[in-house]
Amino acid sequence: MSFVKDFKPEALKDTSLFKPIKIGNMELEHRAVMAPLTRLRAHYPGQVPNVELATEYYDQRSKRPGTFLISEAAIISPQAGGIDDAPGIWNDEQVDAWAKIIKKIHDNGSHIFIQFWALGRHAFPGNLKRDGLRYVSASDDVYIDDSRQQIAFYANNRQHGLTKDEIKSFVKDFANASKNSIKAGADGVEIHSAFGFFLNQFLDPISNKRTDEYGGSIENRSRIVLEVVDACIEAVGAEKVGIRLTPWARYLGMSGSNDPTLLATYCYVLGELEKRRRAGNGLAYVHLGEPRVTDPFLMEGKGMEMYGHNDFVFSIWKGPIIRSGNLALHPDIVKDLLKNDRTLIAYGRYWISNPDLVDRLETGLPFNKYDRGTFLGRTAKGLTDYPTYYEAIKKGYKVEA
Ligand SMILES: Cc1cc2nc3c(=O)[nH]c(=O)nc-3n(C[C@H](O)[C@H](O)[C@H](O)COP(=O)(O)O)c2cc1C
Repeated sequence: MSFVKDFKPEALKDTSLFKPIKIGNMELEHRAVMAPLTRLRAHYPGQVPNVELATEYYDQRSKRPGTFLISEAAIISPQAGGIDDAPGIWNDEQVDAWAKIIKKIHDNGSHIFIQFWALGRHAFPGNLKRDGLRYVSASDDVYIDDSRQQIAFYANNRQHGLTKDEIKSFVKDFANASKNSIKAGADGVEIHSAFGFFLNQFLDPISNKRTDEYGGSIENRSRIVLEVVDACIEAVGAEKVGIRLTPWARYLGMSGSNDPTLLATYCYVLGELEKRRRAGNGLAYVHLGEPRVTDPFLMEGKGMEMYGHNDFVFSIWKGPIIRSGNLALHPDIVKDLLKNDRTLIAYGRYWISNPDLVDRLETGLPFNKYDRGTFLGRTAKGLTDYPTYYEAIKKGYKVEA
């Protein structure tokens, strides 16, 4: 193995990346956040986190006290799932497993929010059918692509647009998952309304063809997202709730900048969040995926939205903001983003391969390369076996010429 080539690391210790900040109830020692990263190592059946592997993985990445981690996405209810190896957060067995993992993170003096996952039309229709569940989204029969349509037809589980009662039940599932997360000891929860998953499918007119109060106008497409926000706030308190938005992402068939209402839609959602903040219900943060990454499974720099920009968010939402997307190899851009003092930076892929990423960012050490093939593997390989910088040196890692 080797360090990343063609990258000159820069020590960021004297920048505001290492300036403490209070987020929700957490006192963070620095602003380098671990982005949510699905790793698919949970037990199936049961969708219980693999305590042994996950505890070691999060332990390694929370060793630096005062670090803020956002968990891999956790499924809020069986109906929200349809992917077998992702952990759930809807029952006591799952809560007990999360509690053990979270205890380790807290023992290290660090913090974690659990990210909430509902897959919608990115679920596997056959898995849902096997479990007696429907394949659901905002609308009937608006598939990600032809291949997913064929899979749904083959599984005899065509895409079903939720009824209003079913939407209410989903909103309750988010609230229940919030309570469970706090029961497990988490510092808070992050609502995943990003990257083409369930809530994003309602926000985007490409996947939301409804004609009732959950579709059509911007207010209607945003309704379920805000209902989920309010339900989570009511369940655990606003300071324990964050939300992730990726306005420009095209992953899983989203519109990205092809939607002429993109800015108007996200301005509306953020305006509603800001109204809640001013009324004393300010979320812990808004977490933005930058248009620097519109599809996280492409190589860095590929699929970048050249004209998009998230700076519009600052003039609407006045609380803390986390920004993420191809930033590890671009310290200059990080420094520029940090000029706004309510900004944190989330790192994804390089936190997979660098358990001590915070130390490396601080002192300007090179990064271990990552192995894409084990991002979603089923074993410890590619999860807990990446070395710290000093271990890497002992193993003979070199910067490739
Ligand atoms: C293997 C993998 C799993 C991911 N899982 C999630 C996830 O569960 N939830 C989420 O919001 N984003 C997820 N993402 C996106 C990352 O959080 C992040 O936004 C993306 O990797 C871009 O940041 P980076 O350039 O620092 O890696 C995932 C990305 C990768 C590569």
